[in-house]
Amino acid sequence: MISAWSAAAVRAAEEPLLAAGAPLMERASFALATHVLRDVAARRGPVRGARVVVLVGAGNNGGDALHAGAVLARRGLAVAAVLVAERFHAPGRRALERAGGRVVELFAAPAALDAVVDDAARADVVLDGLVGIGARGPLRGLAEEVVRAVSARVARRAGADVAAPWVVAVDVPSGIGVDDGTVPGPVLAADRTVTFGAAKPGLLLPPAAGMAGEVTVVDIGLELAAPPAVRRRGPADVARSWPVPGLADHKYTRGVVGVVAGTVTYPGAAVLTTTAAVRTGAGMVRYRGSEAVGRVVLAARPEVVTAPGRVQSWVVGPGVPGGPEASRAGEDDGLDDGQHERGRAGLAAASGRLAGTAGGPVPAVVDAGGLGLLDGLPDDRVPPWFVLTPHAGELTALLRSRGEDVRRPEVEAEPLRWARRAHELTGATVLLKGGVTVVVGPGVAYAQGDGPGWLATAGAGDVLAGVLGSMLAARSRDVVEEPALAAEVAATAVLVHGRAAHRANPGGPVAALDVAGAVPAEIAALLTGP
Ligand SMILES: NC(=O)C1=CN([C@@H]2O[C@H](COP(=O)(O)OP(=O)(O)OC[C@H]3O[C@@H](n4cnc5c(N)ncnc54)[C@H](OP(=O)(O)O)[C@@H]3O)[C@@H](O)[C@H]2O)[C@H](O)CC1
Ligand SMILES: [K+]
Repeated sequence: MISAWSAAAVRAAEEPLLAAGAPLMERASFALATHVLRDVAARRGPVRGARVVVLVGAGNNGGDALHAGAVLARRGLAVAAVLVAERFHAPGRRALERAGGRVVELFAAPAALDAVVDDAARADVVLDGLVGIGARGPLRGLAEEVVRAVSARVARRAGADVAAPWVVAVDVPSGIGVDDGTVPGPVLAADRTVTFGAAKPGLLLPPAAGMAGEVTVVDIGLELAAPPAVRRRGPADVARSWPVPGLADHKYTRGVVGVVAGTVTYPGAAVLTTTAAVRTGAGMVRYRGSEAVGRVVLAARPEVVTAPGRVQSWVVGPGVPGGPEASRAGEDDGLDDGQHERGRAGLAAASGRLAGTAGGPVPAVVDAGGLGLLDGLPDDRVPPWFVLTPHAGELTALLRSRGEDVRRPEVEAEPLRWARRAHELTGATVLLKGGVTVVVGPGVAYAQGDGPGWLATAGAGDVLAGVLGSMLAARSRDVVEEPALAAEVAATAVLVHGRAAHRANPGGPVAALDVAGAVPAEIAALLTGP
């Protein structure tokens, strides 16, 4: 698990240590230099003579970068530091110069910008120490100009297949929203971010997470008491919480997943969702839909049963019309095949409100057309064991239907904010799908970036719904009893789904059914370790 804390929480943790004279900057800069040396050695071989351009801002982030530059210069790398502000970390500058590094006072001679950009583009490494957790708003002044110009030049070189520098961000890529993951202005995309004390939310959250490259957390001795603002589940977390069946288990203790998915027009969603639920290890999968679609499902997965009966989690909505987005895109023929009624019944049972159902409430995954059914429930709010799984367009429609005047680009610019808003408005756990998926539950948020870009393909969401439904059924009672658990399980489902996509075809395109097919081996690998 990677846990991320806000800039304010990190500062609060630094304070007592700094007051006690702990050499935090020394620790941070030394670790930073060590990672740079390792990367240079791996990419280039000899580190001596490698060229490093250090972009230095006004604060301590620039100080970290200058001190790291000094360590690198002492190891024989050719280091040039570019000061963009009249104010700079003076001890850091002295250390760099003493170690043989060169300093360019860009603030005093802005005309040198072109030369600086040339140098940076041809360097082996660019260290971005313009701003860290002290950043306010988009980059401005010379910092902005340098980042804009260097980014453009690096992109041109990469496009022309000319070696581009390895970009290492100091603490955070300068210019990202450190706490909210926004990208309010130009940012130099990093290959690696070396972050100090703890990860910051913006390194995990979309869209800024896409600028951070590989995130390396350096321990500088901080103790963070408050719960993290954002978490990311990792492969090592899966085995700890996965309900591996014992010899005394049977299909009902393993969990039965009730699936309301697909119609005659979209039977594929029914196949994908049930297949994924079966392959994630459900005790049983109960398909609820028309006879015709049921036959298609059975032809693909003979393990599925179509008779009504006990269910420990519901999956409602994949391939069912009435999803707020589908109707607008004209993909919705309005023929629901009776799925709306079945879906409503499933959701009512899941909320514990269906008269005559035994066994009490159970978790539910509410996807696509299922989202449109929420408004038909007797209450405006649903419990946190309901996991809504919209993409950005569907989340926008859901928010708008609840009175928020928001557009899709705004949701895409601030996914955490809007997923959280949807959680507040509905009470549900909200899983906002994307290249990095955000999950918000009561008091918790996760950001999972596990899958390849190839996973953006039709049916992938149906597979995720099936994986998640199966996982929720396996821990049905716990999920109903612990309000924050649905979010943890959902984040883990995203991880399994994303990694299964890599496994299905490493480095190449994947089809949704292949992802479902790779799930069993991925789970086995996660449970048995590397
Ligand atoms: N405290 C320690 O010993 C440690 C700190 N670490 C590193 O320090 C940074 C945080 O340092 P801090 O000095 O508080 O802030 P920054 O360096 O991030 O930036 C503040 C300066 O940057 C200017 N600024 C702010 N926003 C922008 C912007 N959008 N565009 C351009 N410039 C900006 C601001 O200038 P003003 O003109 O507004 O005054 C500030 O001067 C932390 O990230 C670590 O890297 C280490 O962790 C070790 C311990
Ligand atoms: K930085």
